[in-house]
Amino acid sequence: MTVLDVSGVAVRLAGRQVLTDVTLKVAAGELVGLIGPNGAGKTTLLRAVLGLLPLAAGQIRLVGRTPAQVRGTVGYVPQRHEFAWDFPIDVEKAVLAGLARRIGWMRSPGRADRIAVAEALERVGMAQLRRRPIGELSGGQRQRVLVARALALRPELMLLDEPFTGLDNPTQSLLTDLLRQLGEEGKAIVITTHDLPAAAAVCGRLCLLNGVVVADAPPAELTDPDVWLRAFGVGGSDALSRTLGKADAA
Ligand SMILES: Nc1ncnc2c1ncn2[C@@H]1O[C@H](COP(=O)(O)OP(=O)(O)OP(=O)(O)O)[C@@H](O)[C@H]1O
Repeated sequence: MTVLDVSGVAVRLAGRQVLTDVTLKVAAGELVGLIGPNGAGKTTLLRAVLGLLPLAAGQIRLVGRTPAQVRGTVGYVPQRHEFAWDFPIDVEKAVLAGLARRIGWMRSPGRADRIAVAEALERVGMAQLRRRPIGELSGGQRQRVLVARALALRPELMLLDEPFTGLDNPTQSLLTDLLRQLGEEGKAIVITTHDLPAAAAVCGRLCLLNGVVVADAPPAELTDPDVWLRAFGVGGSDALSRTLGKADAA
């Protein structure tokens, strides 16, 4: 089943064309890595899927519905620096706040909401730290909190913006294992990252983006140097080939 269907999408920001004719389909259980250089439009594409940006052309559907119709139900993990870590709340409240749109701003969370939060914190290994003020968390712990916020929604689609940046190995392993499990549970997942080894390890498909979709294929099939040249302005090196699991590739 196709969960995310991006078709012929163009986005203009401040009069500049940032995305042109972008088509991307993500099925339930698929993990797709959105890869591209700085300024390629990766975050812009995620924001368009969230319904935060108007489309200049094309359409986006999430299981047949528009982004506006599913607002607040997509599990979005923003880049860590985008979150207000100086807000005086603890970990549990920060995750609960992620459910605010679903609960309703003026209503109290119910038992099901609290269970969803507890389960999400358990899955990211943060249950013990649930009373810790978010301002006192390390970078890796913050990343776990952001993932828990998305998980607590129990979404069909998760969008993670640069989740691997600045993580130590244990936290990165926890996150990659969790993403694989979520894929096995049938979630559709899109990750933007500059960490090519992590993306190749966890993603079944890589979508190379540079304003347009340059390529969209399983990591091991992306061995054509010309594709990388068009996406990044650099050739496919031996190191790149090894990363993608083709050490013997030309
Ligand atoms: N609000 C905005 N107004 C005008 N231009 C914008 C806006 N947001 C982003 N852009 C521009 O759109 C382009 C794509 O930005 P975007 O953040 O989507 O890239 P990215 O691929 O996520 O980059 P990075 O890897 O550096 O995070 C950039 O040239 C950026 O300057």
